[in-house]
Amino acid sequence: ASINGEMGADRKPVINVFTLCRIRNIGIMAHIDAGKTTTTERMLYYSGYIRTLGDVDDGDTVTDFMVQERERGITIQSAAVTFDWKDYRINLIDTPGHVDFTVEVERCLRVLDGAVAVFDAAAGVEAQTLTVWRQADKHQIPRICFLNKMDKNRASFTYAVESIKQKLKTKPLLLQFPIGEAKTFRGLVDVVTKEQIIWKPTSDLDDGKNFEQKLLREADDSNLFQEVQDARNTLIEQVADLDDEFAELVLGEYSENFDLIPAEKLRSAIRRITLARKAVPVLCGSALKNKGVQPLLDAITMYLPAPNERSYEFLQWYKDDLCALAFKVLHDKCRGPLVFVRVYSGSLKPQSAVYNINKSCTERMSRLLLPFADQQIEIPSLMPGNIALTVGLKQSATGDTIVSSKASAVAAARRAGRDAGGEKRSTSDVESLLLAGVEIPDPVFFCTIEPPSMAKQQELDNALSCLQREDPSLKVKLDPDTGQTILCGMGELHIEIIHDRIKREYGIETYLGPLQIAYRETILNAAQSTDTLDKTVGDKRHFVTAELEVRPRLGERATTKPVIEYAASVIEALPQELQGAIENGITNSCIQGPLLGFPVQDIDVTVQSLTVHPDTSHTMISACVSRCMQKALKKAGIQILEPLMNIEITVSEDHLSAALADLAQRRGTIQEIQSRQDNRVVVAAVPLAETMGYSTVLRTLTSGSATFTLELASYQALNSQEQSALLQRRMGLV
Ligand SMILES: Nc1nc2c(ncn2[C@@H]2O[C@H](COP(=O)(O)OP(=O)(O)OP(=O)(O)O)[C@@H](O)[C@H]2O)c(=O)[nH]1
Repeated sequence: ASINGEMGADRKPVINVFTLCRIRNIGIMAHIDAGKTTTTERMLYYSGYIRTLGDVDDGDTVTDFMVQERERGITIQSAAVTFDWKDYRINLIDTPGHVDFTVEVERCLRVLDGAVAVFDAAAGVEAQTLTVWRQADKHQIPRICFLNKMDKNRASFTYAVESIKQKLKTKPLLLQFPIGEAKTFRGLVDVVTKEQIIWKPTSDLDDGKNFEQKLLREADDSNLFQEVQDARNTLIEQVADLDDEFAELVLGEYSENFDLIPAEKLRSAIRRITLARKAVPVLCGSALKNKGVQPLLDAITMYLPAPNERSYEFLQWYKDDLCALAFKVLHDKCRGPLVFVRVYSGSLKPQSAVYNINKSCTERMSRLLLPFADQQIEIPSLMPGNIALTVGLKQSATGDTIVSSKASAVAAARRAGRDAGGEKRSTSDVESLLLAGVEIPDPVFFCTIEPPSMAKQQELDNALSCLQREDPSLKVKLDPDTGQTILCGMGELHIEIIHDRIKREYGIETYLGPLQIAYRETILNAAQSTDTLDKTVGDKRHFVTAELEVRPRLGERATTKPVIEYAASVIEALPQELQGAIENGITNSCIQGPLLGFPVQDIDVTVQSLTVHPDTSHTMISACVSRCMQKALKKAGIQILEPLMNIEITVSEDHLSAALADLAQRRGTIQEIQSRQDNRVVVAAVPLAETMGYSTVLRTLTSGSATFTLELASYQALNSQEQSALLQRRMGLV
């Protein structure tokens, strides 16, 4: 896929330096097919960065870089694009729409300051939006909603707003309402200014650039006038309820006549409420029919935050030093890897060295480029709050944190460690405080991958390492017994896409083994163990004795990171530098559980005693602790856990019973069946093992009318029959 090209004729990119308050780093979140790509295209068109309107249905849009995305018609990989709108710089970070890629969504959310949620006005809130919405809640991202597809047959503003209230459990602030619906949709009413906006094609070219915006008067349309009057009063009451400063105005100066409240005052209050995430502004339109996108752009600049209005906890450790996040890697045939970065503090300059904390390496960056629609423009520096593409970074992967030097990372770590207030923090805790990226959950599926011939192995390894840099949720391992390469991913589609990309982008036809489930292991009881390592290498005697206790941890979120504690007698005598070696040993033994080699989750470990001879190397300490852990885990009794998925199936009434019967056979438990217009929505939990090939089965059962989304919910224990059947299968006995 080429990302070079000519700039739209009407506008040359200007490398203006924008003050922080005029920058908006925005993402668009949406369910598949809600119109994210179309809306993005229209934004680029109206701001002059592309000359013609691309059409997703013809597969010629700018943001869907990859050939394969075009073929599938879904946006899998995210890309960022920069454009200016009325003296504001907007960096649009495209978030992926498919559930298999929620990690990627989370990573993108990390670089956003605000988001636009795009909905299909006929469908309301769909499963994926709900998932992304919750992730945005977690990252405290202010949002506005855009009800797209108002031109569609069954589009309903009221239904969509109700669905936002019910499903997202949020307060919608209706800043607009549509004039006409479905076929008759022709414009909007701006509730804040009481203006009507009507799109009028002036020539054959109905590109939506021409619209008439005028104050509504009673004489023009008394019904519409009354409607906006009521809507504005409701809005004012809502805003006054949520914002004290505005409430004072309403109760004081303007208590007699709400009509006199200046639009600016109302807007400022809406902005404060949006930033505080007390409510969400709602707008509407039809991207495809070129209506409503310009007011949406205005709303982005008016209501979503600038970078300096957001707080990022890791920033306090860096002061004014550089802290940046690599949030996307693309491989360009000529220029090598292009890494998208966002700068949080300090500045980034071309021709300079930077330090990657995740990879513990220093790298040299050659150039810095701004990613305007289809052209990149070289820039001399990148200031906080901005995003850009870097050329020359060879090690950095998506999700890595970049700082100016190792010394700066050490200084930040010292500040973070010191601030713990005397309490001893583990080295990994301090490290994670410094990172701007997000943790990536372990993959749920894996399979072997083989090149067509041994001669191609090297090429395949290379392709896989490039793909891993772009997508850290893809993991590649070597099977220690067979020497085969193992591909681990987040879902069936994820693995399928990687397979496809290796063929298309790297020209290697590979063979995948059967897809297998990544189970987890945990312990049933508490257990203790001791171990001693006594080895003389050369003239040095390495001597360690360790005593550990492992216990099952209950009631918390599943994590493969053991919680490590030290007995008081150990912590008093323990030199700080040995702590890393001990924790390495413990963590390593949890990567491969004793029963089937799956990661061990939810355990607490206490280091009860430790004796170390002064000459002992850190490697020997780790090795001894690790061996001791394995013994303790075996003693504690192992339970296998399987991934349990949340599934949401949208199906028509006449196919509901077929879908439910099938789900019951898959060990599914139904939680709720909701109605959504003519459809029923089945909310259920189902073990991952039962979802293989589900999309094909569901399609057949429902004549292609049903859709579903899957999301990892938790890990649940296999019963003893299932566990022994699995053990036998894995040992090749059946
Ligand atoms: N009627 C109508 N159709 C629209 C509108 N906006 C987009 N579409 C259509 O909806 C389909 C999906 O649009 P996209 O823009 O690709 O949606 P998306 O959210 O980017 O989809 P993914 O990339 O799959 O996540 C396409 O067929 C569009 O033509 C709209 O305002 N009205």
